[in-house]
Amino acid sequence: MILEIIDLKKVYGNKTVVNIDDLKINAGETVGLVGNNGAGKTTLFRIVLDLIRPNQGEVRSKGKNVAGNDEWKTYTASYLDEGFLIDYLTAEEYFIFIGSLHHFSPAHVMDYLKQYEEFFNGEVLNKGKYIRDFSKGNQNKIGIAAALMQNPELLVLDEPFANLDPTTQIRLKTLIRSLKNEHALTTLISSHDLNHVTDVCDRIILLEKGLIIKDFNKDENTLKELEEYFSE
Ligand SMILES: Nc1ncnc2c1ncn2[C@@H]1O[C@H](COP(=O)(O)OP(=O)(O)OP(=O)(O)O)[C@@H](O)[C@H]1O
Repeated sequence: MILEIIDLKKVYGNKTVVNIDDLKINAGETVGLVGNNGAGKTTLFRIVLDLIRPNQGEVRSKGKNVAGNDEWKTYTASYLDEGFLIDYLTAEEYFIFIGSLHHFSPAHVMDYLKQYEEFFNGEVLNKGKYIRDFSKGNQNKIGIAAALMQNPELLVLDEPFANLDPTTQIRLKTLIRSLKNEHALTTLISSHDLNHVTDVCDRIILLEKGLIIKDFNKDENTLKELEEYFSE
């Protein structure tokens, strides 16, 4: 088990937006978090990454509370939104900066990025362009690639398929699958795209008003069940 969420509550005003008694994520799982707008997905991810603190309970990563402990940062990478990027850097400068946090040399980073040529589809590297000037989709590609570059054991992605073109959506699924198979990567993905999330994940958690309504392993009926749930 890599993550354990215990008795977790996050309250804004008089609204409880995350309310999870007990959730365990095993190493190597690809877990999809689905739920309508405002269900609490992003808030949960932000608590998992200690970007916001819960009112009650805790998230344990490899048995240790993420709040007030830095160990999880050595094996966790994430891309939630453009706030994770640095607008005034070029894509290369950003990758080199993130790499430097992990003691990768600029040459190592540039070499590493070669494998993402297909993922970037010729639109990211050698453009001499600042991150702020990239399209939202290309910014997402930069953020996701920078997260993967850190060789994480745990990857957290908020709506990774949004804003990506269909070709890149498919490439991202292939990447996630191969990292799971080759490196036992654990991935948490929130998504409104039921097709992609059921395709790439082996476990689906359905969140509504901060509560886990369903938590199930994917089988051939999952997509249909989710579509039925959301069409009610
Ligand atoms: N800083 C905040 N202050 C007050 N309310 C907040 C704050 N952040 C989130 N909320 C509220 O918490 C609830 C959960 O929001 P959250 O962004 O986690 O949902 P979500 O499932 O990620 O939604 P979406 O699918 O739209 O991204 C919403 O009702 C939102 O308005």
